[in-house]
Amino acid sequence: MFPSINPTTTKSWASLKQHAEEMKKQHMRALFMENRERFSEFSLQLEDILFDYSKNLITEDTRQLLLDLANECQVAPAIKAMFGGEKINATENRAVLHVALRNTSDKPVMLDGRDVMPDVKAVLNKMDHICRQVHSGEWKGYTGKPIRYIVNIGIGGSDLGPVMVTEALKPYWKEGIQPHFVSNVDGTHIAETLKLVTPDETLFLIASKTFTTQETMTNAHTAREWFLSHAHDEKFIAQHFVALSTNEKAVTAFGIDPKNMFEFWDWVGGRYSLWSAIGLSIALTIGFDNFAELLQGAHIVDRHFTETPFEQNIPVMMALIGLWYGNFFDTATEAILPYDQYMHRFPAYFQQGNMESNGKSADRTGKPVSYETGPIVWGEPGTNGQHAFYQLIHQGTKIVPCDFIAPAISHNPIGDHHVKLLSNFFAQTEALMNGKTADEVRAELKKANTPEAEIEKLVPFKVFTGNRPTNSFLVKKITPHSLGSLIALYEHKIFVQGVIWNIYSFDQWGVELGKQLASKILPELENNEPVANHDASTNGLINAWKQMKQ
Ligand SMILES: O=P(O)(O)OC[C@H]1O[C@@H](O)[C@@H](O)[C@@H](O)[C@@H]1O
Repeated sequence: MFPSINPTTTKSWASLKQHAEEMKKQHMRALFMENRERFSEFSLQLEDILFDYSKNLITEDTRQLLLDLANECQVAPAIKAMFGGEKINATENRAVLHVALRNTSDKPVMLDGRDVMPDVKAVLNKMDHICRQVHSGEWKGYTGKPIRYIVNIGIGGSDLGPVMVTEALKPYWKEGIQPHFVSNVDGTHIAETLKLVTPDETLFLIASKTFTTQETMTNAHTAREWFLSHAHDEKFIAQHFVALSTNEKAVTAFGIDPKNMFEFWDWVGGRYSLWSAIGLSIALTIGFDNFAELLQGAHIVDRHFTETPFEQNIPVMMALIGLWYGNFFDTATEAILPYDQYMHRFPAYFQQGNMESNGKSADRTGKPVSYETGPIVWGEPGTNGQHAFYQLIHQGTKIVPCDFIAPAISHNPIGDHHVKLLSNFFAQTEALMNGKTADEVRAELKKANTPEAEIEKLVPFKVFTGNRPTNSFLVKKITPHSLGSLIALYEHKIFVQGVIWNIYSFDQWGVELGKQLASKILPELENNEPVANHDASTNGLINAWKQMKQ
């Protein structure tokens, strides 16, 4: 196991702190003017993905110090430990091997002295097989019709990845297949979905690593009852329900034949599981061959991540840039802004990826950390975000480091839509970096014939300080392959940051307390007796609800 190191005790941390004070006096505008080579010096390319991180408040010295920090914090041995199947998820005593799920090389991946690849390949073959059966119409519903609707029932990691990827890859949808996703325990979600499908043409995928999650089990039982109210015979369940899980016992108890179970393993974290059997809704929607391309794109990044020196390693640089602001400039959030409508769930996906992985305050020795850890991650697709929250990003008091992502080629080349979209993509990062000085505002107002007396009044409101950091990802086209790569880049960014922050990125104890309390409160809601055993607010709310619902 790689050692536990408090990052603030390293030499580079102290130097970075000092260096940050110097950098706070700098402006990126000047850095660009001083160094004509800045773009080529601070950008990296991997296949069809160009990563430009030159519009950050960094110099070569900053980069060097950040790389020193990665080295002092033992990032290289940590990468080895993850890929080597060590139990780096120590609080759950589990390995972290989602990279094995997309290991398209012929190299083994060892866990406890055993190669996991034969098991991985067996499940992939089974997924391939059901995809071919469904797409050819050989898999039939109980009235003999082929499957037209896929309903994935899952939540968190068993939902967000499949939703994000199927949406991002809509141009690759198989003709005649319509996917739906049900996650929320709010009855509205399943009710509205069931209105859109027919029982004899629907395949329900019950996606749950544990197969005990309240929301998923409740929705799964409702779907089962709805199905039986039409099919009238339990023997038809086998044609309409499959399970994606690690828990064979619970799957069997639910009434799903284990032969209809697509297995994965405890070494796959929920939020890293779209590459596993949890990806079956993706494979059924875009076809298995495209799913395999998604895996391949991710595998390319895994190789890049493990084989490239840190200064040219995209996920490592992404991690260090993020950490630079979070730890040395006190920024609390990061925005992910895809200029691609199909990628509209990408920010939500990495909101979970980041916040569930690195939203931790105990270090790996169990002590409270004395420094900031994972950022708040949020975002919306451009250009919608521009007309909503970019005001704050441009002129607010908070610095929000942003990732801009855009495809060079659109799947929908209609008229001049794409050049208009891209003109915004390029303009925003330029504006955020350069800003607009008071003199520029004055000159502009003068040109617009604004009366002299008005000009000085308006100047303070129209000034943009600029110097606001962005990364740009320009991707040739959003394909299964390039999307797989993009996702893996962000995954490894999270990993590197977790290592430097010396936290456990692969557990999620923080989601447990609410679940525990909800199961205690649930029976209290099943009668009309007032409650008195909680704090005054919780008692008051529950009792008010009991009155209101009458
Ligand atoms: O896949 P299952 O076991 O239903 O879990 C679904 C989700 O539950 C949440 O509480 C989180 O822990 C997520 O990471 C997880 O993906």
